[in-house]
Parts: sequence; C-alpha cells; structure tokens
Amino acid sequence: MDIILEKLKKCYGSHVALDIDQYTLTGGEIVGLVGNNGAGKTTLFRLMLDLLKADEGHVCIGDIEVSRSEEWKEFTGAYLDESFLIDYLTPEEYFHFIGKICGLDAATVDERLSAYERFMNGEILGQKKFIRNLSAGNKQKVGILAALLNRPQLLVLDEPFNFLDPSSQSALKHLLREYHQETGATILVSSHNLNHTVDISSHIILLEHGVIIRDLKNEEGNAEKELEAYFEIEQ
Ligand SMILES: Nc1ncnc2c1ncn2[C@@H]1O[C@H](COP(=O)(O)OP(=O)(O)OP(=O)(O)O)[C@@H](O)[C@H]1O
Repeated sequence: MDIILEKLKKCYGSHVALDIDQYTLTGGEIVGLVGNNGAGKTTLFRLMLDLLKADEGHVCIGDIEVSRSEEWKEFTGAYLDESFLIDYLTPEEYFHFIGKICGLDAATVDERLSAYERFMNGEILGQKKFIRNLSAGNKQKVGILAALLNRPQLLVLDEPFNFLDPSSQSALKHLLREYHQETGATILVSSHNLNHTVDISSHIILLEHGVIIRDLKNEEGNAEKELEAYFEIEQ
C-alpha cells in the first residue's frame, strides 16, 4: 500500500524540521531515506508512526490516516531507537512479550526467530542477559528482530546499520532483501551509509532541511553517482 504525505509540516519553535507539500511513496518497494544530520529523517519516521503530532497536514498509510486510526499498527513493524526496547527483560522475554501483543504463541515466535540465526550470530538468544546489558549492536538487532516478528507489510527502520559490525551489516542487507522478496513488504530504511542504501533500495529519497530535494529511482545502483556528488564524496 502507498504512503501518502500531504502538506506535512513539523516545526520546533521557529525551526522548520519537516515541510513536505505532497509526496506519495509507492508501496512494495525498499526505499532508502538519506540526508545530512538534522535533515529531518527521524522526524518524518516519527510522524509516520504517530509518535509526533504534525503542525500541519497528515500521513496516510493506504487509506488510513495514522493519527486518526490505530488500524495501521496491525501491519506495521518499526524500530527507531532504544526507547522501543524494555531494558529489564532478556531478549527472549521481550520477543515473547511482543509476540503476545501480536497474538503469536511462544512456539511461533521461536520459529520465526530461527530464520534469523545468521543475523543473531549466537549473541542474542540464550545469553541470560538483560537487554540493558547487551552491546549497542546487539540491542539494535533485538529491536530490528522484534519489528519483524509480526511479518509486517510495512517495516520502518531508522539507521539500522548503526552499531553493527561489518558481517552483521551484510547479514542485515541479506535479511532485508530476502524478507522483501518473500513478502513484497514496503521497507523504509534511513541511513548515512550510501553504499548499503544503494545496495538494497529500489528508490532513494534525499532530504535537505526538511524538504525532499531528490526522488531517485535506483536501478542497478544508478543513484550512487548522484548521491556521491550531492554529499561530495571523492572516489
Ligand atoms: N525534540 C526536538 N526539539 C527541538 N528540535 C528538534 C527536536 N527533534 C528534532 N529537532 C530538530 O529537527 C531537525 C530534524 O531532526 P531529525 O532528528 O529529524 O534529523 P535526522 O535527519 O534524523 O538527523 P540525524 O541524521 O542526525 O539523525 C534538526 O534540526 C533537529 O535539531
């Protein structure tokens, strides 16, 4: 399903963090969201997930306006930051808790997690550690896996490659591509890593000072040059 941003504006005092007149994000794609620090990526995700109230305009997922109905939560999974986690639970307890909210029994949760063994790399399950005592990268993995548990049709991940070691970054790219192939889900990923973004996305949105300044189709990596020129990356 498409995601429609309509006259969407968010300000902090006199500072305009996001100002998008009209944009439709086509469903069923992996979409990369890039932009310099402070460009408005997280603000956009928080508005999409109804974690922030827009000053003007709205976000619709399909025909559901996110701030007026809760229905979109049934098919949406997201991980933006550590505030999504519960520190005093172990990863198993947290996954089963999220599973319960989604109506999944423990066996189904365990079976779904078993598909992500490469990504977990033996460091998530069975560690007898509370989430608060995991490394930053492993916390990030727990959040991403929890977002996937309900097999969402819309997956939103804010800088998911952060804190991950190189093999985990590669495992995550593999996981996202495979999940997309299996489910046809819409996947939105913000990242400062242009290589990863270009590798996985069929569409890339470039934000600058809260405005979408480029909307690039990325066929076989052809968006890379334009992005490198924008970010002035020398080869
Ligand atoms: N709670 C807040 N109070 C005041 N200003 C805020 C707040 N949250 C965000 N901003 C401002 O809004 C703008 C957009 O921030 P946002 O976090 O969305 O950017 P971003 O593209 O995700 O940045 P980064 O790449 O650094 O994570 C920035 O100028 C930021 O300082």
